[in-house]
Amino acid sequence: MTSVPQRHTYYGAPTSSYTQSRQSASYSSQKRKHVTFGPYIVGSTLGEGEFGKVKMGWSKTSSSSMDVPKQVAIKLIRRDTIPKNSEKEVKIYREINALKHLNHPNIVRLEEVLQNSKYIGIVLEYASGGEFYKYIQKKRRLKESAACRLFAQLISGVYYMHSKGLVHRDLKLENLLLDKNENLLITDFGFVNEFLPENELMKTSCGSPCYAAPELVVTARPYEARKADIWSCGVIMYAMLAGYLPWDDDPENPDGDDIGKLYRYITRTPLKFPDYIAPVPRDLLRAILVADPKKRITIAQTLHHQWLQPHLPFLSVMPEEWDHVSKNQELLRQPPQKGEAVNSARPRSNCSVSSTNSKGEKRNSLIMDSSLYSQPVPPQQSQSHAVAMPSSPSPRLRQSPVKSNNRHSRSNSAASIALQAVVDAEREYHATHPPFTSSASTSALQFEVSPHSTSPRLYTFSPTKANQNTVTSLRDSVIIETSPQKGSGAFLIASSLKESPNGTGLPEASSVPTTSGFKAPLAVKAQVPHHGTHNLALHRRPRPTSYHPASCSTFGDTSQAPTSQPAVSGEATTGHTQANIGKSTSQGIMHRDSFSMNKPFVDMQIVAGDLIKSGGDGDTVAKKIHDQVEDADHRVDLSRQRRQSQRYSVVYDKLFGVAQQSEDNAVEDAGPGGSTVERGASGTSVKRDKKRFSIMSIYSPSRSSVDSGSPKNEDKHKRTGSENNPSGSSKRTPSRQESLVNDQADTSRKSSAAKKPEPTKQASTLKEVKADASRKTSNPISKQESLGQSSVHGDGKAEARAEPEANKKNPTVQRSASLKKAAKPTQTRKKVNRSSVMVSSVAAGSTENARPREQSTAKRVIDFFKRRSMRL
Ligand SMILES: Nc1ncnc2c1ncn2[C@@H]1O[C@H](COP(=O)(O)OP(=O)(O)OP(=O)(O)O)[C@@H](O)[C@H]1O
Repeated sequence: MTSVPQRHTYYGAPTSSYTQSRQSASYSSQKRKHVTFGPYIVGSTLGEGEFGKVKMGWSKTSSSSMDVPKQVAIKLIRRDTIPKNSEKEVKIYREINALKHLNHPNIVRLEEVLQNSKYIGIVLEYASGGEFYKYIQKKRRLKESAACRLFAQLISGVYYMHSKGLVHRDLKLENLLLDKNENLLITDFGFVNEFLPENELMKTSCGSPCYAAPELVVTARPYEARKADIWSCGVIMYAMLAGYLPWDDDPENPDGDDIGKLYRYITRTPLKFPDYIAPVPRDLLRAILVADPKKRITIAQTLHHQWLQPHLPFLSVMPEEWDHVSKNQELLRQPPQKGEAVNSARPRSNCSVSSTNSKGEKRNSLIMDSSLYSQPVPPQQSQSHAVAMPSSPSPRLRQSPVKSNNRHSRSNSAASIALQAVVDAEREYHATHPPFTSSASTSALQFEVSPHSTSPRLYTFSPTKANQNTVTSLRDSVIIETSPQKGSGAFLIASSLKESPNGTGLPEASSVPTTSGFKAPLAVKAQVPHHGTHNLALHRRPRPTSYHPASCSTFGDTSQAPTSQPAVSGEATTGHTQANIGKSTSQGIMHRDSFSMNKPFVDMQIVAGDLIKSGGDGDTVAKKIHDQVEDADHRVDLSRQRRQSQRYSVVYDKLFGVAQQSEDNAVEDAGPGGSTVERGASGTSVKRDKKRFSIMSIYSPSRSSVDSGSPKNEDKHKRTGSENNPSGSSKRTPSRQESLVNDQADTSRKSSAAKKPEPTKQASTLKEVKADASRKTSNPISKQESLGQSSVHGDGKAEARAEPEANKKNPTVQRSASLKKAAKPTQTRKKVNRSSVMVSSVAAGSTENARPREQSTAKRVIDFFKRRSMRL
């Protein structure tokens, strides 16, 4: 008797049974199977795009029990929604092909591409900070320092992309995400394209109208794609600072949905700024948002604009260095070598994941690589991009012993990458120079910041002799500080390096050479007028703008390039240094591996996983993907099922016999070819056909005969092929369920053969039955019992018992013989009647709920036989 769980009372704690039930409930919920896709557990939906849903994912495996599983975003694309050679397909492959070649901290990282029979999964780095668009909406607008930092990241990513010969062509707020440290990530590379330095003009207008450069919309002429990307960056920068999009105040087009009007307005109306945007960023915006692409600032010039000076060292990291760093990051991600102890006691920086500095102050910092600090970072006013050296680097450095989760979750964070660039530069140096034998423990690097250098690199890492001894004694920590120093008017590239004890002359942190030659940045905060009362209601917020301009352009004159100049072109260059930064990019693209953007040339790992078919909202389990079940798994399943089926063997045997009979009728009706299996015994009733098909698909052994090439199945094929399909024309591959049931039937046959009763007794009984039957056939009254009579004939076992020796060894042959008899015209109708009963009871339900019905039907069959034999 089950105990009734006691209620939760006012005084008492939950009773034990209650607790137990709660526990078991939670246990069962824990045990609930995860939805998986390849090596990932699939979680909730992060967002939805043109191609489908983007789901959260966790890696199933982690290197140790302490490890937090890696989080990813999986863009799931249903394969059946991508027609071959369609625009959609091209877009997907472009995105994958481009991402494969991009390794930048501000470009979403492609982890891998997986596929199964239904989905392509683009596994991306997870941007936990969410959509940038929403971030701005929430804050209404960004503070200038934050906007500057994020814009520097955007420009750095775009610059890198351009250096690879790629243009994004759809840069907009909606295609920017944030990581958990509020670093920008450029995503959605569906419109990406490659350009060649000698012919970089493009014809296809892409992007979103509010962000698309005027030349894309108002002319049909080829455009310079990189300049179009810069325009979009300008719109984004404006939106960050203003909290709304530029040229969003046309009274005739308040919602901006008339693209023609919008662009007429853009090209004819000078750019306006709200009061709270300071002169320096205004200057940059005026330089970028120039309608004439020829007069528009280049990305290289943008990098050098005065507004971005605080982030110059970060912006100076060359594209090759990002690639180099990324390679090393891969190595760093590898687990430690066997025998290497994990340095769990490694000191962690207080400047790590959190966005507060050592004093606990909130800062607009970029990321820190937590595992790589050994000393607290000296408090600075504003750290934009700080990196640190490992305290005790070892030869293991490339295969870091630090567990990945101890590091910053974004392992290719800008900071760590910058760090890695430093480390790599040093390594290269060591590789090409003989080791220095000095025992000096000194700073590793001396930064030679050369703002006026003609080299595209603004600073170089040149290890001094003193630091060439051993890697392990090199450094305690190095911080590249790019913040403007109060009052100094100079940028400090600070280092917390200690002065060499042997007097190598390397300075202490505070005295590391500053970028004295740089223009002093403006004390932006001081200059920004406070406009707390600015009426934001006057402006609408940035709105999502995701439509293709080419398809909706209504601009009147499409033959002319815009010539209007909202910004004073003379002003456009004011304030930005004409340095060589980015020179290499503006002059030509970097060498890169050649790859096709359009070709579906993607290494997709084929994966299994019970990823849910997302019908409706996609968050509910609909059904598993059956066809990805491996053969081996299949067989394991079958044998398990077979064992389970033992107890139903008799029932199955009987059922099988009946079903087989039904099929046999159909085959005979269809003629010798036996291919028109859709026709029922009567050959007419569609309804009946359906039912019959249903039962046959569940029970028919002939269909399983074309199953896998296992010896057993081959054998089955030979046997059943001779029985039911002499022409052997059955081509339909059976479903797993069919095979499963066939196997069950096979097992039941074996077991029934084993349980075969004594033939002599049975044979005599049969003789009696036959005699009785013939008597009844001749008697009109016996019509009532015709069903029973034909049952006896239809029951292969009964027949088999009459021919014990011949058919003993092969129950199928025995069934076949009886079925041949059953197919005699005089008996057909009766058999049809009987099988109709069977079919209607079984096939009325779906295949899923067929099992309980099978049992009840079987029971009925048994009961029927029992009653019948009792009567006899
Ligand atoms: N790496 C990621 N991390 C977290 N969320 C993401 C990530 N990538 C995409 N998302 C979420 O999924 C949404 C849709 O993604 P995305 O825009 O890349 O899809 P899409 O199919 O390319 O759509 P579209 O081309 O229409 O913009 C995003 O708006 C974002 O909210």
